Amino acid sequence: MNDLLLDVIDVGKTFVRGGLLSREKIVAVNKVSVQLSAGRPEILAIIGESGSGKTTLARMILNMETPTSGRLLLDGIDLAAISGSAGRLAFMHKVQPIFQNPFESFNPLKRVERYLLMTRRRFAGTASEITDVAAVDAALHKVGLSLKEVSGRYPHELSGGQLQRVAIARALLAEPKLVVADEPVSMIDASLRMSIVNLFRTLRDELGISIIYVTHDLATAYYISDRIVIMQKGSVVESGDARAVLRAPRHPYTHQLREAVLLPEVANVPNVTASMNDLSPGAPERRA
Ligand SMILES: Nc1ncnc2c1ncn2[C@@H]1O[C@H](COP(=O)(O)OP(=O)(O)OP(=O)(O)O)[C@@H](O)[C@H]1O
Repeated sequence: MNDLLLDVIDVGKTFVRGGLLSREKIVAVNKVSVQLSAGRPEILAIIGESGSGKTTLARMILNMETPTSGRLLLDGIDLAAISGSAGRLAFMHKVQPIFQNPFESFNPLKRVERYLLMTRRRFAGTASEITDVAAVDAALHKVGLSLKEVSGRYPHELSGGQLQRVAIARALLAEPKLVVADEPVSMIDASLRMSIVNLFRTLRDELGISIIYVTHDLATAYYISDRIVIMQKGSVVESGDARAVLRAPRHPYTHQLREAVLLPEVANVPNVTASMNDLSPGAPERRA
């Protein structure tokens, strides 16, 4: 039994752009280390401005990008050692992604319930139509939807918020230990954002799933996260308990981000402004 669900050790990623005469090296991620405990599900936010390396780090955790240096271990297994379709499937059982644009995550020509049924069968094998349908319906209920509501509909026939919920339901069908959500609410109508981020808390508390929440939105990160990692120019400049870091930021960049939360674009997100303004120890509580 491993004590760590995820162990990101001194990971770096350098991209090379351009041709022979105009070769440019871009250090997207520079010696980043992050750990998630196996026994204690939590929401870890990775925060930083555009280009700070958040997505590249998330993609390495999802094994979609190979690091240039360092190692990533999931449940003690080195991601670099994963090979073959069985190995990849076993990995995807444990880690599931949620992307920014739910409309890009689904085949527009496939009805949503077909997609979910295929996902269920991929991870659980085919049981019976009744069992598979019940599993899909159960996953949809966990995200506040039902099979009846989405049945017969194509992705474009659902709202962005609904489809992002379906994307989360699809991730749940794998029964993952970790969900990596990269800007999951930035393309969702502002009025629906909190209901989606609140869902992450439910997944943590009721299903024991850890969440890596990648965002440039400090307000929602503050609201739902247990820990935060602040990235700037590929490096981690500050990390720790979300409330402790935001109550007393040590790095000037964290100060700067914190000030930015008071901008009007954040002020109209329900509950978030209140939670940001109320930095008293009781608000908002981590667990129900
Ligand atoms: N495939 C790639 N090839 C070349 N450069 C890349 C590639 N992917 C990312 N980069 C560069 O790496 C740096 C970090 O990008 P990354 O997308 O990880 O940042 P980010 O913090 O997620 O930004 P955003 O919030 O805008 O998504 C940027 O300078 C980006 O241009």
